[in-house]
Amino acid sequence: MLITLEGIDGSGKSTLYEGLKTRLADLHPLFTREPGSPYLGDAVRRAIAADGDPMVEAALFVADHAVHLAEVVRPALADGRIVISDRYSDSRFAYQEVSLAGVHPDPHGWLEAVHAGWSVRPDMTILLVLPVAVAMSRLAGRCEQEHFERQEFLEAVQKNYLARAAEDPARFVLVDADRDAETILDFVEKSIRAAVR
Ligand SMILES: Nc1ncnc2c1ncn2[C@@H]1O[C@H](COP(=O)(O)OP(=O)(O)O)[C@@H](O)[C@H]1O
Ligand SMILES: Cc1cn([C@H]2C[C@H](O)[C@@H](COP(=O)(O)OP(=O)(O)O)O2)c(=O)[nH]c1=O
Repeated sequence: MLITLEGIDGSGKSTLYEGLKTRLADLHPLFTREPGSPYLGDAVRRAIAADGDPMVEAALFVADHAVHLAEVVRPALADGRIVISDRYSDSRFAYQEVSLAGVHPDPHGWLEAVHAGWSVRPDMTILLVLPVAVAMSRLAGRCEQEHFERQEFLEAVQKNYLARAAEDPARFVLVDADRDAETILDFVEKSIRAAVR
């Protein structure tokens, strides 16, 4: 079973991801993330930090996904393991549809085409939703800010996430991320346990 965690920067994904490692230890899930695949992840992170050409960045996110699938996700699923990924393809549809607007003639069509027929669809996607202003205030304390972390950009990204969730309600679990971290962890742990039972 493939479970993905999604949400805008500052939504509390990393906090949730770390908390689930303890809460779900008895299920021995494989915890993984995008970007960050073996041998390509560092290049992708350098491209994000450089804030360069959006198409180069998008192609690197897709390449990172290909390596992630081939080297990490598919082997673990073949072994019958639960895979929990901090970000996955919905990040691409949510973020690159915004970053590629005006750069590529059809960002959505391109993203559909590069994933169709070979990518693995998540069984369940946990989407953390919160007011962008709250996410921004959480991020204000970070020393290194990524170029995606701007109010209007994240508003558009969250809109894309919500549109995807509305199109595929059976896969998405929407979580009110403007609550305390322990309450969120309790809710997500219960949702995952119910799904894997
Ligand atoms: N539920 C929460 N309530 C308040 N602050 C939170 C919550 N979850 C995370 N934070 C804090 O917000 C900041 C961003 O959280 P993080 O988990 O790194 O978000 P993300 O991985 O989605 O960018 C961190 O300083 C973290 O401690
Ligand atoms: C996986 C992925 C991430 N991103 C963005 C989201 C983040 O702003 C940035 C780096 O991801 P990451 O370091 O995982 O950020 P976070 O801690 O917020 O999860 O890359 C995309 O734009 N497209 C993608 O396909």
